[in-house]
Amino acid sequence: MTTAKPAYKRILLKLSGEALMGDDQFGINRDTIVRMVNEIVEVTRLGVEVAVVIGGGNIFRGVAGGSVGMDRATADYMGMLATVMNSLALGDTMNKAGLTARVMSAIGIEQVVEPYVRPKALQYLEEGKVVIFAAGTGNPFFTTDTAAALRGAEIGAEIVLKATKVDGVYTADPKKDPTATRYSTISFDNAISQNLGIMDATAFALCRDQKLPIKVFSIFKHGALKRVVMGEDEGTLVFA
Ligand SMILES: Nc1ncnc2c1ncn2[C@@H]1O[C@H](COP(=O)(O)OP(=O)(O)OP(=O)(O)O)[C@@H](O)[C@H]1O
Ligand SMILES: O=c1ccn([C@@H]2O[C@H](COP(=O)(O)O)[C@@H](O)[C@H]2O)c(=O)[nH]1
Repeated sequence: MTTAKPAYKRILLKLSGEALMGDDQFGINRDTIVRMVNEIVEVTRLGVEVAVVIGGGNIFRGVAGGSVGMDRATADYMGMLATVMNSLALGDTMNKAGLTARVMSAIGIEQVVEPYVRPKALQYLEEGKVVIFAAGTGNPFFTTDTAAALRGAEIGAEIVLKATKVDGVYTADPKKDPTATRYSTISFDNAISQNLGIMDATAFALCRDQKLPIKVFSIFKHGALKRVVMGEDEGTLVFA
C-alpha cells in the first residue's frame, strides 16, 4: 500500500487577519483562531515545514487611518502592530495545541517578540517549529500579502498559500459582483494586467519574479489547507 505524500516540504501560509473576527465585529474570535490552528496542526503532522504571516485587517489597516486624515505612514505602523497582536495570539494558540511556535518581528520590539533574523528562522523551520512572521515587511505602504511573498522567497518556500475569505481568484470581487467566476489557474501576468484585487500587485510581481506560485483558497472551508498541501484540487493556483 502506498501512502500519499504532501506536495510541498516547506510552505508560507498567509492567514487572513480579517477572517480572525469570525462572526464578531472586531478583534480575535476564540473559536475561529482555534479552528485555524487545528488545520495547521494537521499539516505539520504530515511533516510539512510551516511559516505563517497573518494580516491585521481585523484590528487596523493603514488605509483606514489615512482615509480619516491620519498620516499614512503612522497609520501603517499601527497596522503592523496589529499584525503583531494577531501573531502573538496565533503563537499562543499554537503552543496550547501542542505545536512549538516562534514569533519573529520585522520591527524592533524585543521585549515582546524576537526580531526577524533569517538564519534563525530557517533553523526553527528545520527543527519543526512553526515560525510566525509579524509586523509585515517592517515598512509602511506595504501589505502582509507582500510580506508573505517576501518571506516566502527568503525562506525558500515552495508555495505561498493565501488562506482568505473567498475560495479562489475570481474574474471580479465575488463579494461585489455575483456574476464573477472562479479561475482554477491564472498566470501572474493575467492577474496583474486585470488588476484583480485579491492581492496587491507588489505581492504578485515579487512572486512572479521569484517563480514562487501562490494558491488562494478559503480559510473557512474545513480541510482545505490539508487538501492544498496534498496537491489536491482546491482554490486557484497563480503561476509564473
Ligand atoms: N478578483 C478577486 N477574486 C477574489 N477575491 C477578490 C477579488 N477582488 C477582490 N477580492 C476580495 O479580496 C478579499 C481578500 O483580500 P484581502 O487582502 O482584503 O483580505 P485578507 O488578505 O483575507 O485579509 P487581511 O488583509 O486582513 O489579512 C476577498 O475577501 C474578496 O472580497
Ligand atoms: O509590510 C507591511 C504590512 C502591513 N502594513 C500595515 O498593516 C496593515 C495590516 O496588514 P494587511 O495586509 O492589510 O492585513 C496594512 O493595512 C498596513 O497598514 C504595512 O504598513 N507594511
